Amino acid sequence: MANSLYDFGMIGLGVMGRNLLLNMADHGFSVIGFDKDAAKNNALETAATPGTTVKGVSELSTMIQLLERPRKVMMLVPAGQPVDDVITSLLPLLEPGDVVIDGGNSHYTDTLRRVQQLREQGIHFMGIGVSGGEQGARTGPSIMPGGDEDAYAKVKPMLEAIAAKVKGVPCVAYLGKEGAGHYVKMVHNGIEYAIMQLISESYTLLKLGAKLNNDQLHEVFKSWNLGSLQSFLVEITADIFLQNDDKTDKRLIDVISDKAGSKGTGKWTSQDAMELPVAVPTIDTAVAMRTISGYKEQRLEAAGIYKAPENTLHAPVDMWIQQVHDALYFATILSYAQGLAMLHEASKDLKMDIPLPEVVKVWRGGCIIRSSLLEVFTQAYQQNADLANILLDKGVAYLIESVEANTRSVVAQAATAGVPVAGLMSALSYFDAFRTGRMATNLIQAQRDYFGAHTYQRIDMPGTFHTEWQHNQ
Ligand SMILES: NC(=O)C1=CN([C@@H]2O[C@H](COP(=O)(O)OP(=O)(O)OC[C@H]3O[C@@H](n4cnc5c(N)ncnc54)[C@H](OP(=O)(O)O)[C@@H]3O)[C@@H](O)[C@H]2O)C=CC1
Ligand SMILES: O=C(CO)[C@H](O)[C@H](O)COP(=O)(O)O
Repeated sequence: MANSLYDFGMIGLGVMGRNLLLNMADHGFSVIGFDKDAAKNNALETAATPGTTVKGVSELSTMIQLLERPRKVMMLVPAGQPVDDVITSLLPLLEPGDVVIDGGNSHYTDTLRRVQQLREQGIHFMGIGVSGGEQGARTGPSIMPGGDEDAYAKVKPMLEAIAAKVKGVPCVAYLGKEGAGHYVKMVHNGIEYAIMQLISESYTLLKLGAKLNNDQLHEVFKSWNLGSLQSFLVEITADIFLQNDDKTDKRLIDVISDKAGSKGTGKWTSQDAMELPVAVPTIDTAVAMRTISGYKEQRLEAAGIYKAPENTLHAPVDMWIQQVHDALYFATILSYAQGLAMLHEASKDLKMDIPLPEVVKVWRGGCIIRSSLLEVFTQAYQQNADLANILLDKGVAYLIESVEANTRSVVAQAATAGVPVAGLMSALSYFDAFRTGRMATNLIQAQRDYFGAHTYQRIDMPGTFHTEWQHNQ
C-alpha cells in the first residue's frame, strides 16, 4: 500500500470507530484511522483480518494526505465539544467536495449547525446514526444516514456493504435532510430506553409473582425470544441471568447496583417530544425511572418510613408468566408507536422528510431495538406510508387486542401489590387516552377560561368562546 491512497478515514479509534473501520476493511475497503493514542492505532492494526488493508496513524494531517479524493472521513468521538474540536482541526486540511461524517450520538441541532458551517467551505457534512454497539459495529450495524443526498451517494456503497442484512437487504437507507439521521437515532435510543425499562419491570414481576430464580428467568426470556417477543434486548436479557460473578459465587445480576446510568439520548428524545409537541410518556417514564434509581439513599430512607403493601401477586406460575409476557408485548408495541409517531410529526414540523417505511426497515437488523415487531410495522407502512400512528393499522390493532386484557390484569395487580411498573402503566394510559373519542379535557378548557379567560371551543358550533364564570357562589 506504499504508493496507494486509502478509501476511507476514521477519527477516534474507540469502541465504535475501531470496529466499524475493521468491518469496512473486511468488505474490501482500504482504511486508515487516526487516534492521538498510539496504543489504539497499534490495537487497530493488530485486530485487522489478515489480508485486509488497515493502517493507524497518530497525526491527523498524515491521515488526510493519504486519503483518496474526494475524501471520505468519519468521526466516532464523544458527542458535543469533541465533535467541534475535530471539525476545527479538520477544516484546514480538507478541500471542497470532501465528505465528513459524524457517526456518533450527536444532537440533531448541533448537526444542523455543522452542516451549515461546513457547507460554507464546500464540504459535505453528514450526521449518521449508528446502532449495534461493539459487536454490531464489527459485524453489521444498523445505519441511519441523513443530510446531503449527493454526499450520501458517495458513501452509499460502503455503508451498504458494512450494514447488517435482513433477507439480503442492507439495514441502511437515506433517512432525510440535514439532521434527520441523528434525529432518527435519537428516537431509536428513546425507544431503547422505554423497552429496557419495560423488560426490567417484567423481571421484577416474574421474580415477585412467580418467585423465579436466575436459571428460571433465563429459561423464560429464552423462550420469549423464540416467540412474538423475539428481539435483541430480550435475547441478551436471557443471557444476563446466566452470567456468573468472577468476584463472588453469585450471579453477576445480583451484585450489580440498581443505580442506572445514561448518556442523554433518552432525555433528548423526551425534551424534543415536548418541543414538537408529541406525547411519548413511556419514554419519559423510562428516563424518569433511571433518575429515580439514582436516589438510592432517599429510597432506602423512604423504605423505612412507608410500609410496603403485602405481596399479593399469587397467580399460578404459568398463567402469571403468560400475563407478564403479554403486558411486555403490549407495552413494547406502545413504545414503538410513540417513537414512530414522534418521527412522523418531526418529519413534517422540522421539514426533514423522514421516510418512516425506510426507518422501520433499517431497524429490522443490527440495532439495539431490532425485533420481529419491525416486520409487522414494515407491513403496516406498506399499507400506508403516511401512517400517523401505527396503532391505527388494523394488523397492529389485532395484536394489541390479543394482549390487552392480560396487560390490564398485570398493571392492576402490580398497583395493588405496590410494585413499581410505571413503564407498563404509562403505556396502558397512553393507549386508553389514544383510543378515547372524548377525553375529560373539556374540564381543563373550562378551568383555563374560568381563571384566565383563555377561551374554549364548543362541540356544537364553530368559533372561539369566553364565559364570565359565576365566581365562588
Ligand atoms: N458504545 C456504543 O455502544 C455506541 C456508541 N455510540 C456513539 O459513538 C460515539 C463514540 O462512542 P465510543 O466509540 O463508544 O466511545 P469511546 O470512548 O470508546 O471512543 C471515543 C474515541 O474518541 C476519541 N476522542 C475523544 N475526544 C477526541 C477529540 N477531541 N479529538 C479526537 N479524538 C477524540 C477518543 O480518543 P482518546 O481516548 O485517545 O482520547 C476515543 O478513541 C459516541 O458519540 C457514542 O455515543 C453510538 C452507538 C453505540
Ligand atoms: O447508542 C447506543 C445504542 O444504540 C448506546 O449504546 C446508547 O446511547 C446507550 O445510552 P445510555 O448510555 O444513555 O444508556
